Amino acid sequence: MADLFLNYINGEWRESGSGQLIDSINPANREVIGSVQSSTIEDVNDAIQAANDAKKSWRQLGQYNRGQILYKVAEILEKNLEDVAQNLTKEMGKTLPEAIGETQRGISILKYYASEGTRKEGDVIPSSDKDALMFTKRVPLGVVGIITPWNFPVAIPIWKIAPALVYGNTVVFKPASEAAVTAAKIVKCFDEAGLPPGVLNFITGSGSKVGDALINSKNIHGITFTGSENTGALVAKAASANGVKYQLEMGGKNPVIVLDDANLNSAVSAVLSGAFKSTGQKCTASSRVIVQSGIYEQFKSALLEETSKITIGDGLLSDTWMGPCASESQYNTVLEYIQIGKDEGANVIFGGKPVETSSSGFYVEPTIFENVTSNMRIAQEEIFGPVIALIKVDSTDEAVEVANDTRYGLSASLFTTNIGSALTFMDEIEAGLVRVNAESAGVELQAPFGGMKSSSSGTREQGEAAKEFYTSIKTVFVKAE
Ligand SMILES: NC(=O)C1=CN([C@@H]2O[C@H](COP(=O)(O)OP(=O)(O)OC[C@H]3O[C@@H](n4cnc5c(N)ncnc54)[C@H](OP(=O)(O)O)[C@@H]3O)[C@@H](O)[C@H]2O)C=CC1
Ligand SMILES: O=C(O)CCC(=O)C(=O)O
Repeated sequence: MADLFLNYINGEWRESGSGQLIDSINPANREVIGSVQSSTIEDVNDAIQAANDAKKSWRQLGQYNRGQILYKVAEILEKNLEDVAQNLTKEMGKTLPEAIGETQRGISILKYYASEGTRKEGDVIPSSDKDALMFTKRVPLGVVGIITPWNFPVAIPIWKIAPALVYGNTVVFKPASEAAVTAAKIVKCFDEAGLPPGVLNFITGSGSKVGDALINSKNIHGITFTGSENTGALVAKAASANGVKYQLEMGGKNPVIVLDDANLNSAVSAVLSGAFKSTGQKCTASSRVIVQSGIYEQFKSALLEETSKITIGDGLLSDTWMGPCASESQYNTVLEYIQIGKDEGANVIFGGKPVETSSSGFYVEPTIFENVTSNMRIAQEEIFGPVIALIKVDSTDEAVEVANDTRYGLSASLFTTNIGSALTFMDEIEAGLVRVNAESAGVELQAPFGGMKSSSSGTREQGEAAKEFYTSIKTVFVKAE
């Protein structure tokens, strides 16, 4: 029988009142890898209540002591690295080396925010009154709701939970149902580290019920979300209505520009990795490859050759380079977009079909379209799969114009050996992550992460930027009588 995972409320592992479970499926073979609670609105309210009850003593514990607990969580996750990473691959499909890398990143994020415990909580500012002391003090928001997607089931929950906690908030965490077992294993590490009851609460269940109850609660003080634009809009609406601070990270349609003077090998390997690693299921994945006409044919044939070497299969097998789509619904979405691209008149020059295999996994071939124009849906909508749209342009200016011709603005790359072109790109591109001679995916935990336009609420996560979301500022003025 598959392992059973419970909610974690007020420091206790609890069954949901619903008595119902949700199975988590391995996308490589459709086997059930574990079951989680299908929670009720009462469960959500219990979790929010527990977080509210715990928030005063957690704040009063102090930033230094909160940081020390995060160091313990990092140690425990390090001990469980192999199990968490294996589970991640089984639950979401990315290859084991990618899952190990993501888990290691989770450990580094925990250590980064643990060390925030020893950093400043405010600034002293000179007052116009020489006898007064004026300073700012950062204080927690209170209870933060955290809703995460399935594509980075270790890193994203940790990059939201760790800063929330170190800056003194308590948390109600609702993971994506498709990655809820991995999420439960992460929460266990926090539990084992001795987090006081109610500081971190974990509830599983559908977005439309559990997620909806969380975002519409009047008893939370912040909500952070990563996922689709549609759900992001619901989060923004509910949070605005209730006066709750919110943060959204959503989709991307990330361009890679390859200019005539680019280093061809670097550009090809970056596109391969940016577009097809994690089966294209990253919000920072490269999905539009905009190539200048002078290098187009050479680039195309090198890309086709490298793509033909990709091995597809179960992410646990050592010779697999690309795993399955994370779920049946994601698999269907990718195949639908491939059909849309064909109907729009783009040409499939590689892949374009489900992979014939003996397993019942959700495998799609890496797919490359050419003759794509910027107005096509495959050049405008986030596919979240291993699909590249090749677009030919004549000049740097045209390349940047096409790159910006989208409502998204998360990440963008340029390949060139001309510093002038690089400088123009840095100025003109509308993206939160601007990458020169590097793939579009690749986020560093100590730097701000987030997008422009419809990719985000304009807020930033990670690095020092996290502090801006998870705290409020008190400006204190003190004068002796
Ligand atoms: N920016 C990114 O990193 C991501 C982008 N996406 C994009 O979104 C598309 C759809 O993916 P999908 O997983 O359906 O994304 P969703 O936005 O539906 O899911 C993200 C999270 O939101 C929850 N959720 C869903 N509906 C609600 C709701 N009404 N109220 C509150 N929370 C809710 C989900 O729960 P549950 O899992 O239970 O439904 C999950 O935890 C992808 O194809 C991709 O284009 C998806 C994931 C990550
Ligand atoms: O590229 C990364 O490392 C992170 C991407 C991400 O945040 C996402 O896909 O949701």
